[in-house]
Amino acid sequence: MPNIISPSVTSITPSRDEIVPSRKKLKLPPWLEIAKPRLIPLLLATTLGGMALSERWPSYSCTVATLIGGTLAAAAAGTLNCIWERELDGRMKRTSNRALPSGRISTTTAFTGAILSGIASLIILIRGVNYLAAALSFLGICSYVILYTMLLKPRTSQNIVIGGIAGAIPPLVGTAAAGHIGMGGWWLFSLIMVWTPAHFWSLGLLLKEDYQSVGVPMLPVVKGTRVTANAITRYGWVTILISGLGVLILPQGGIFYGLILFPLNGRLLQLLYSLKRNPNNLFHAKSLFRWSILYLFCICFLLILSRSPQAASFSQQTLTLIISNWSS
Ligand SMILES: CC(C)=CCC/C(C)=C/CC/C(C)=C/COP(=O)(O)OP(=O)(O)O
Repeated sequence: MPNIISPSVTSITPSRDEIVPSRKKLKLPPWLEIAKPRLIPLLLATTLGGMALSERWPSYSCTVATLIGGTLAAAAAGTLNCIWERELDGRMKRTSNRALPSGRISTTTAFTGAILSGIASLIILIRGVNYLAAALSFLGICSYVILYTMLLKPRTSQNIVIGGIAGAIPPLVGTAAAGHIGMGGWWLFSLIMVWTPAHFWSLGLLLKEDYQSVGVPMLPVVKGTRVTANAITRYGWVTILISGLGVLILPQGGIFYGLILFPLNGRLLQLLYSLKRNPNNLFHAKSLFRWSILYLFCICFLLILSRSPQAASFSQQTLTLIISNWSS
């Protein structure tokens, strides 16, 4: 088994199980596996992050309907992606054991499941939330399946830059659930748009040989590891800058958010520069990939915490202190 823990190892392609070891332990049933359930918690966290940015948190029933509808929409999108890529997945080391290429589920069953969960998500979002949230969710499915999977992924090394729209839509669904999208929703959308290439290309560095073997033009395959590490650093910087704007965007608790954001961005910066200095080091790519996931979860959690009366009063008191020190 290749050792990707050692910083000295530079060019062996690890399997997905070695990148995300928890995958080894849990064998999912095929109908669930093709829905890509491991993507869903982060999509739901960003949906809740979007809600936290609205003026008023939606009602309990609306929140639950948004999360259920969002889960079903993401499952439909993930399944359609697996169906479209079943032949490609069968040729890649990391994905050859997926349910469709290994024959554990038929394409017809998978397609029926995708259509049913897509329709169920639309009904739940229309009835339990609103038309805007349903339309955005449908747009999310289309942008993942048609824009990213069918059009961009096989054609351009910038596939994830534009295709990242799919992953950035859930916070818009979250704010839409509260009535309208607003500045907060667009801010979190932009943050995820710039976070996605840095996150995804660090995974791309780990899977370079696998993508290369089937001709998928991911950035590390087309431009090499150094150009990719530099691009990751640039997108990482923009992520840090945009994340900082949250201090001004949050309806309350902005200073509290800004303070906790410091160590999150500090660690991100440290990992970005470790990779930039040594772009062939899989250990650094893996650390950045993992941190980027935790980073986005933490930001969404922080957005929710910042709505609390405690965070609001902390921010208010700190602001008063800063202003009084400044003016004296
Ligand atoms: C609102 C809504 C339903 C939004 C859709 C959200 C969604 C499923 C986003 C996926 C983001 C993404 C680009 C994943 C990589 O797919 P990949 O095909 O490159 O991954 P793989 O190589 O592991 O198959």
